[in-house]
Amino acid sequence: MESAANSHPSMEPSLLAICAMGLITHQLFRRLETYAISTHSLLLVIPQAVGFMLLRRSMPQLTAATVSCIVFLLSLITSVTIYRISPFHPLAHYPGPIACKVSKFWMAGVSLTGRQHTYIQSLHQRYGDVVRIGPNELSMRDPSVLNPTFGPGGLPKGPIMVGRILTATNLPLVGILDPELHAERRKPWNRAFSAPALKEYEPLIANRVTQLVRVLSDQRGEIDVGRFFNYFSYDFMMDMAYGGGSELLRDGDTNNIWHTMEAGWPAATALSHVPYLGPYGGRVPAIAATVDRLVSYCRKFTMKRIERGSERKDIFHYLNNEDQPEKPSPPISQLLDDGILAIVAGSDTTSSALTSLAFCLATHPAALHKLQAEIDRFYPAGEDPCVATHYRDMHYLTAVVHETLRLYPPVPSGMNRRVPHGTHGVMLGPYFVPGGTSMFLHPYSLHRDPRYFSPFTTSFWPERWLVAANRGFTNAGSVTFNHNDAAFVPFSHGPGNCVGKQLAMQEMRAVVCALLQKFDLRLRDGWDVREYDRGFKDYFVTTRPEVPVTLQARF
Ligand code: HEM
Repeated sequence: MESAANSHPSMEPSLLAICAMGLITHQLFRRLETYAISTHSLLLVIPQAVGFMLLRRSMPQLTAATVSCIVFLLSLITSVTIYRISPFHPLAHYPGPIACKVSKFWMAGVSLTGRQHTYIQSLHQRYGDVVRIGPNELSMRDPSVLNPTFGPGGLPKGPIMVGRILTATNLPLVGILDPELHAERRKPWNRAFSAPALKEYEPLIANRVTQLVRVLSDQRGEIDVGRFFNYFSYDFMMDMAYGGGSELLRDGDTNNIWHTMEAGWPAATALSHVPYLGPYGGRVPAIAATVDRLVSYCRKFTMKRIERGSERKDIFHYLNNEDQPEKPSPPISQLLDDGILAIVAGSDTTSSALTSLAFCLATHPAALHKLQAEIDRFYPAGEDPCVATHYRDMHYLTAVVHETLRLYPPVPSGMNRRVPHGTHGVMLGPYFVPGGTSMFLHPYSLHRDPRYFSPFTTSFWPERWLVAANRGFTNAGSVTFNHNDAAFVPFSHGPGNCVGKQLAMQEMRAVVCALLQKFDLRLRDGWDVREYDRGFKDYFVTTRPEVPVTLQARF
């Protein structure tokens, strides 16, 4: 009988096939920026050749090509897995669950549930301030890394937006990885959110806030107040980005545009964990459909806005260099990307914060009445609550907004940064982080850490902000008071932070003053308040559950 070894061709051609596969995989993963696997694929030739011979002997019915493929893939997966959990991996000394160390697909799966924020918080509670949440990714819960990571001269942005936006080219501002390009693209945004520009937006804010209060006055019985905040913030951002064009507050969401925006969140969030798949995800019709719809919707408004020119100063005025006529307009693709960014970054975040704020106040009547007393003092009935003159003196109002953002940050898991590939690594505070590592400073975990905010860490207690600023007294007795502003990062930090922070603050203050000047909030009797935390889901920005309230006119 012929032996299996004799009945098959010599191993050289297969060795060649394995080498070729190694090279192809090497190139493919380099393209996908998964450098560890890319190097790996070249190191496996010898064990693969041995595996090839063994499998070929034990399963002679398989063709050499099939055996080569099986052996190559199995050895690649096995060796990558072993390397990632081995003490030789550069992040080996950082703890974390094995599933996270092995593959980012684990976090992608977790993110689909919307519980990413509580999952990472639980990892920090179990493993400490630095946790390995991916093969080459860390989550941190230590404010000492804030400046070295996010501050001037810190790290460039990480790749999550490539996965989220389904493209590695034409990234909008928020996703630009190259710090110099980012700084250049940020210039018109900085002009759009300068103090004089913000002053000019006041009538636009007042217009929509007045409409919101009027629409709410027309409602009878119980309402889901978050839905009205969604409509308000979307209409307002359309005013800001394109000089108008949306009337959700007036007509409702007849075009399903809000739904379109949110429908894509889970897939986008999962892909943000495997960003190298984002550009391919963009070719899957079911995944790309929502992005395509949003893009074609916004393209229409971009073109109209360009034709119409500047009727009044809005964000587009600056993004299109209309304030610097000597400069050429940017390409339309850039205006389109930045316009979509303004709508998406500016509407859902603010609406999330306002909904959480309504929930917190409706469940804490004492805080609600204290805030109303302050509003009545600065804006008694008949005074226009949208004139921003007094906002900065309204310390309780600021405390309420901050406390809401602390407990319910609209971007609960924050944005990532990455130590550039090919560098040795950097010290972030006391931690050495090797080149190629992506990292998050996790707002949800920081905000709910008693070392930084206590007492009443997980409760709504706006007074903590007054105590911290020496504007209030704590009656917490012998309990230690902890407060660390560096651990409060709802808008992120540094040159890549939220450029719309001041606008968002102004918008929220105007809504709260106008709403509470006019109405009392009453939560539905017997509504289980735990519903809010259960339904507060982290898809980068959050989705929120219904908050059923009745508004009672105060006069
Ligand atoms: C409560 C409301 C808001 C919150 C909590 C929030 C939060 C954030 C966060 C966490 C980032 C990521 C920053 C980073 O990469 O480190 C961001 C970026 C950004 N936000 Fe906001 N945001 C809010 C409202 C707004 C508004 C009203 C606008 C107006 C258009 C806006 C525009 C942007 C833009 C353009 C970026 C990208 C900035 C850059 O990469 O340079 N945001 N925001």
